Amino acid sequence: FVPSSTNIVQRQNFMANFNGNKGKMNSGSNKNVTRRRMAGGEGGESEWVKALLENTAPEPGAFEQEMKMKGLLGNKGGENTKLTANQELVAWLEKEGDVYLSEQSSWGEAPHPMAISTDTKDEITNESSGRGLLARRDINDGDNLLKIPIKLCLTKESARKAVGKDVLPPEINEYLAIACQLIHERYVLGDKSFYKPYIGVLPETTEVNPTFTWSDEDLVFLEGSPVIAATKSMQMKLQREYDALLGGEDGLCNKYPDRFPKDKFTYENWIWAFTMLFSRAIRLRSLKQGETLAMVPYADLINHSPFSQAYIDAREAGDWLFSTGEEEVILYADRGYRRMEQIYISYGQKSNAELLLLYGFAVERNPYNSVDVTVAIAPRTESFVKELNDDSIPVDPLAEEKIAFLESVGRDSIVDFPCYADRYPVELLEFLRLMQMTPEDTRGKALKDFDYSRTISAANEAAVLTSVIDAVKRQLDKYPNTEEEDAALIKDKAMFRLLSYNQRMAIRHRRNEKRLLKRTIAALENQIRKQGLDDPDLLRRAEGSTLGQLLPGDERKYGLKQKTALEDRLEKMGLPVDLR
Ligand SMILES: C[S@@+](CC[C@H](N)C(=O)[O-])C[C@H]1O[C@@H](n2cnc3c(N)ncnc32)[C@H](O)[C@@H]1O
Repeated sequence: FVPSSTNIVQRQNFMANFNGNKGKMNSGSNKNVTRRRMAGGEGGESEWVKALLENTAPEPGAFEQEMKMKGLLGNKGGENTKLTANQELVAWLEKEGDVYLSEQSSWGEAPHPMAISTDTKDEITNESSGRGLLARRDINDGDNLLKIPIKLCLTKESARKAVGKDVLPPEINEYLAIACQLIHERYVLGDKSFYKPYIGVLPETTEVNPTFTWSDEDLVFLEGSPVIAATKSMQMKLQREYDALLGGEDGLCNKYPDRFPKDKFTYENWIWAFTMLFSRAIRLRSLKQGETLAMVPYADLINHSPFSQAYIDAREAGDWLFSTGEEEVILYADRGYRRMEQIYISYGQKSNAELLLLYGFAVERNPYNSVDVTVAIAPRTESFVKELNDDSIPVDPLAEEKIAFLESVGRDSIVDFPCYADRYPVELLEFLRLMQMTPEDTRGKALKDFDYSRTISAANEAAVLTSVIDAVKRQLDKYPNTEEEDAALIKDKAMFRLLSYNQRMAIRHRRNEKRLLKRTIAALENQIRKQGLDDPDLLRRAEGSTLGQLLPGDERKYGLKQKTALEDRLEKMGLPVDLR
């Protein structure tokens, strides 16, 4: 789930323009706003008819009937309980939060534009994506889709109130606090919980299936993928957090057995709570008191599309005249939607590895997909080469200077970088240009005096690109089977369906990773050709050079990897402790 406040700012600009800036409608930064206003119509006759149709609900229940016929309400057993749960959630939001969710218009209220589907499907893979929200009628770009008051959300504040401010101190990590509240509401209070209608629509762990909940037998299907290392460290981290806060000797279960009964605050329930948090919690960035992590009922029924421009954030409720001072979570449509279409938001620019690890699904066409690749280059100092005991490996006369330079800029000689289908990070190139420097390149100048964001020399660039190719090939070699073998498995639909959901996800995922890596190799080879770096002399230097290769001993010396790029990104989410 994601965050940013541009959408809200656009909306505010829109109001400012509408109210007092009419002469400047086309000015620069407000192009978007102008487009919206045009789409909203100028009140002509056809606009009236459209508005009337939009605001006049068809027979109550007609939409649900149509969804049912299309199978969007689910036709398997057990769906009735899901439908009842949906209705209970809607009734609760209306009663406790004054949220207007009616399909009919009322004074000052347009009919609510969305409906809950209990059984949405991924259009490409046909896998279930659980509940989702559909457009009840045609929706215009910029329409307000929902407003949920903060008081109905689970936050650190609500958690401290519910479980006890004495046991959850003000500085407690938000994830840990909300996890405690989720367990408290679902397993301790149960039917008596104020949040019961919300808890009632939350899925089970096995309906979400993030990789940190997978068995080792299922994880084997991901062999070779960097997602395994991230999964393992997440598993360790969750266990450590559980022991430290709840289950260990000094944990809350021992200290406060009445409030933290051991049979409710189990590790299994902890994993469920974190499955909910990782897959549904939103970071609200525009609250008065700053950022807050929140579980937002109803808004968290919206599925992810990497192409959606919509995201959720908060603002003060009401308008300038009737501001109540309370805050609410809001969402505007990022584009027009046709009736019955599923509404999506973006959970952020996430790779499939991140999505699988935290949300239990991956997207077949994901422009943000990347695979973490490791480039390790041990500077070949005299002592290091001696240790390798291999006469064919030369000492690098610049090795000591490279080490000193890396240290001075706070870098390691091992880099884990996300490799995208069409790009790789500038830092990687800069790092490799430095590591591939030879006395021929420096001609006596100090290493720190070069600008590594630019090509150093044709030979250096050839060596750099060749070492990226080497690193990507090494990553490809880690998978036990080829992309073609995976493609054949997926193509045999009958056999593929016999595998479990996790296994199908794993095979699709590793196949997509391999495809991406192969494309990268092809693109790099193409780049080498296009830049004229395929000159045999240059390539001889690149290929003859052992500088860019992970040599025997490097794995041993540098084998204990630092944080992977994925772990790095996870940390930025504000997770409680170091991953290792
Ligand atoms: C915020 S919830 C969205 C509502 C959810 N479908 C439900 O039933 O409650 C996030 C979860 O929805 C599912 N999901 C969201 N977007 C998806 C997509 N594009 N494909 C498959 N599953 C998706 C995943 O299980 C994910 O962990």
